[in-house]
Amino acid sequence: MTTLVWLRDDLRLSDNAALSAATDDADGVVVLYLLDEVSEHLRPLGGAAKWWLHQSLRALEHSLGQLGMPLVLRRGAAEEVIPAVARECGADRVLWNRRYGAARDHDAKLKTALRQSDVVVRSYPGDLLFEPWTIATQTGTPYQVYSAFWRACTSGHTPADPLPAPKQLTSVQRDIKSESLDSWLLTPANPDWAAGIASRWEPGESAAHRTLDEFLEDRVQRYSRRDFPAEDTGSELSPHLRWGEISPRQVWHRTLLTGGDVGMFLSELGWREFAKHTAFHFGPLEQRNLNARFDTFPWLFERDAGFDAWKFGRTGFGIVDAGMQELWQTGFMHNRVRMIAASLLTKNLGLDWRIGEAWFWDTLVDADEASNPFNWQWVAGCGADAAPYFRIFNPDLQQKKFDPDGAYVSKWAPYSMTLPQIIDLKATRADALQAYHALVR
Ligand SMILES: Cc1cc2nc3c(=O)[nH]c(=O)nc-3n(C[C@H](O)[C@H](O)[C@H](O)COP(=O)(O)OP(=O)(O)OC[C@H]3O[C@@H](n4cnc5c(N)ncnc54)[C@H](O)[C@@H]3O)c2cc1C
Repeated sequence: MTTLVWLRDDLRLSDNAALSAATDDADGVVVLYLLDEVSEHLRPLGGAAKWWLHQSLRALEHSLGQLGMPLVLRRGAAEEVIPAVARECGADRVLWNRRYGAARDHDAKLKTALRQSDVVVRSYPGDLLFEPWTIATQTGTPYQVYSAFWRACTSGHTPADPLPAPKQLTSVQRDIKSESLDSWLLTPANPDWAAGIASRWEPGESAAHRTLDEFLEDRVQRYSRRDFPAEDTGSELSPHLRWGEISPRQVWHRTLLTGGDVGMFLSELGWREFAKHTAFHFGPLEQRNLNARFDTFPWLFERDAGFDAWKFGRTGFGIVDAGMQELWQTGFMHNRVRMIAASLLTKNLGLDWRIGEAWFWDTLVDADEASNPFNWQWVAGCGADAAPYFRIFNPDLQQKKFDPDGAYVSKWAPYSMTLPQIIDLKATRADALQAYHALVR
C-alpha cells in the first residue's frame, strides 16, 4: 500500500491525524503541499499570509526532513493535481485533515472522484476543538449566540487528546517531482516590505510551541489585562493557529496542565471556534451580511481619501493610527485596537465593512477566512451575536481607557498626536445612528 498525505492548513507533525495514520504504511508515504490559487471559491491569500506560508513550509520541510521524508510541493487546481500525484506515486490511499470553509465542497468532490478510481480516501478532524456538526441546540440547529455555544462546548464535551508526532514514516522509493518553494514567489522581493514582519515573527511548529510555552510561563497570569495594547499580554498564537502549526486541541490541553485561572484565555479560543462554526453553517462570511436586514444599510463603497488615511494610519485618532501602523509594519494588530479601527471605518467613516475586511485580509499574518469576516461583521453590527450597532466606539475615550499613558500610540504612531482628526466624531456618530434607526424603523 502507498499513501499520499495531503497537508493544507495543518503544517505540523504533532496532532496531525492524517500524518499519524500514514505511519502504518510500510510501502511508502508521500507528503504533499498544494498551492491552489485557481480553484473556484477559494480566497486568494493576502500578501502577509503568503509570507507566513513560505516560512512555515520551510520549517515543515526541515522537520519532515529529519524523518527522512521530503515535502512535495505542487501548484494548481486540487481536482487535477491530487489525482495526478496519486497516480504518479501509485497511491492507493489519500489522507487529509478536514477543512470547514469554502474548500470543503472541493474536498467532497475530490473524495468522490478518487473513490471512483478505487483510491481509498480518509479524512480526519481538522483545526477545531469540536467537529461543527457535534455542537447543536436541543432542536439540532447551530448556535447563533456565543455564550450558549461556548456553554454547550464546555459542558459535556472534551477536546480529543492531541496525538504525538510520528516517530517514523517510510518514504516511497521513487522520485516524485516537486516544485521549488522559491519559484512560488510568496515572499516580496522588490520592494521587500516584509522586514518588520520577519523581525517580529518566527513561523513553524517549534516556534508555535515555544510561543505557547512562553505565554503560559508568564503572560497568562496577566491575561485579564489583554485589552491594554501596550502590555502585550496576548498569546500571539493566532498566526500559528491559522496555519495549523499548533492545533487548538494542543493549546487547550497544554493550557489546562498549567492550572490557574485560564478560563478567560480558553474562552478566546471559543470565539475562534464560534467563528469557524458560523462559517461552516452560514458561510462564506466575507461577502454576505449574516443579518440580512443590513443588506440595505447605506454603507459607502468608495475607497476614498478617508479610507487612505485609515489604511496608512493618518486619521489623527492616535490609537487607530498606532494600530494601522502596527498592522502595516508587522502584519498584526492588537485585538481591542482591531475593534476600534474597524468601528471607525464602518461607523464614523461610513464605509462598507467589506472594504476594511479586505485590507486586513491582505495585511494580517493571521488572516483567517472565518475569523476575519466574522469579527468585521461583529463590529459592523450585522454579524452573529454582534455588538449592537448603536454601540459605537469613541476612539479618544478608548485610548484614554486602554492606553492611558500613551505608550502604545508613542510606540507606533507618535506623529499622530499632531495630525488633525479627519472626521468629527460627534457628527458622524449622529449620522450613523440616524441610518441605523431608519433601517430598524
Ligand atoms: C476586525 C477584526 C478582525 C480580526 N481578524 C482576525 C483574523 O483574521 N484571524 C484571527 O485569528 N483573528 C482575528 N481577529 C480576532 C483577534 O483580534 C485575534 O485572534 C487576536 O488579536 C490574536 O491575538 P492573540 O493570538 O494574542 O490572541 P489571544 O488573546 O491570546 O487569544 C488566543 C487565541 O484565540 C483566538 N481568538 C481570540 N480572539 C478571537 C476573536 N475575537 N475571534 C476569533 N478568534 C479569536 C485566536 O486564535 C487567538 O490566537 C480579528 C478581530 C477583529 C476585531
